[in-house]
Amino acid sequence: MSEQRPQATVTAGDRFEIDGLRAAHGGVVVGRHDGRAVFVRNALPDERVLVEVTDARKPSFCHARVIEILDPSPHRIDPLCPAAAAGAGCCDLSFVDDTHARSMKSLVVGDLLERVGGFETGQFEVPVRSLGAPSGWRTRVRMGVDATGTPGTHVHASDAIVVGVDCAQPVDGLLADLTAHRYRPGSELVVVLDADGARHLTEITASGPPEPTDRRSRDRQGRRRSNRSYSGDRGRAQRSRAVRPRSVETVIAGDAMAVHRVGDRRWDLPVTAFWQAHREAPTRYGATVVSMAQAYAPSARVAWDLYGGVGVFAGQLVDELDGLDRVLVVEADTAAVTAAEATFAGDDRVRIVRAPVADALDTLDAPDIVVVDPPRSGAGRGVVGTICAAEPELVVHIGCDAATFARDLGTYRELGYRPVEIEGFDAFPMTHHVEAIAALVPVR
Ligand SMILES: C[S@@+](CC[C@H](N)C(=O)[O-])C[C@H]1O[C@@H](n2cnc3c(N)ncnc32)[C@H](O)[C@@H]1O
Repeated sequence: MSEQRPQATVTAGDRFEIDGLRAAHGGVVVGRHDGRAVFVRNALPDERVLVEVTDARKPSFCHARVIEILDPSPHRIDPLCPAAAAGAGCCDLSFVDDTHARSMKSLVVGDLLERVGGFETGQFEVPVRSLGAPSGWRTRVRMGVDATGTPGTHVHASDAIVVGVDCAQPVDGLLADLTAHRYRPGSELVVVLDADGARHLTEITASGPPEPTDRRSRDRQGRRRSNRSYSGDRGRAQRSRAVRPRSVETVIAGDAMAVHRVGDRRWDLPVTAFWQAHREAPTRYGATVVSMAQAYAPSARVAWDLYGGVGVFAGQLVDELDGLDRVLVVEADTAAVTAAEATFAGDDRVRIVRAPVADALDTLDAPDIVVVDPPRSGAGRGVVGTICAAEPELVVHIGCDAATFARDLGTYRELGYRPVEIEGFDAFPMTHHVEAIAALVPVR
């Protein structure tokens, strides 16, 4: 696409045909019209579509929606997700066959490594590997509740909620009979199927309602109110809803605590606390972290597990890496730290540090390996700089947002670390989201 200056004024409501599209970050395709970039949802790169402009406030680009698919892609399928087909924002790629969706994600990660990370064109092919079937993979779901008390799925970038049709992501049975109950309008539900097959349902309200006689109202430590952070949760909408200053968590079904397992290890964690959404993710990511450690730092004695949650990677590293004396897990969330301390009690190879990562690094023993798994906002220049200054043999950087992952990798590159391996995982099938894991070593 040529980078022409915009020629004509475009206003919301204008319609035009467009093709020559390419996959871009955030579940959109981008093309050009009259020298202006046009971002379109629900279209594919090899399609010709009629679009209508929805937002033309910026002079150099606009957003548009599909009115008609004029030349459909052979990769377009009937949407796998009924909620997305009804307008929900959950599964923004459920109309694409999953093999092609993975190719698109792979291209987007490669493109961001060039555009944002500053790497050379085509320097990295990032394979995006399947973790299983495109539907029925999510063991943990967060839903909205509409004004009538009915649970459903949020419309993209909106408070509107689609009810009466289920999203296709959850594992079988997770959402069964959910609508038999009426919830507080405007509340959010967190539903978890735990490792022992128990289902837990917690309702989160923004302020303290009177306690109903048939419900237990408490937070994860049994206190009545909570003021928790959802910084580790996936998704902008989740995070924006999570900034509410106070909330009350009410257990509707099951328990306030869920059991999670990886291998022989068990964690008891509040239902509302962070755990990877895809049922295969903790095991597969952990195996990748371990294999990168074995390949690039086999003699490591000390590892850091930053943004470590409950220490899933720490556990796999001490189990699998011969000669590793200790792993220092740094995590800010109290619930995760409490669960990690209980799980690793008596195991002096794993030490849990409750602190923001930026505050903790100067206090830790020098690392041979640093595992970094930040929330969507990424680690940022300050944290990456401190990691590089500690001169580990290996950094394993994990990202659930392709743009901040590319930005952070670009910072490592500037500071003397180069990626030697990058793996992608299709940990959020039917959506544009992708998990990427990079092994980085010092440039000698
Ligand atoms: C993507 S999750 C990864 C958790 C863990 N590695 C796992 O796979 O289960 C990010 C974690 O970072 C934590 N976190 C977010 N910001 C943090 C910060 N500034 N310092 C320490 N931990 C933070 C969150 O509580 C969350 O547990």
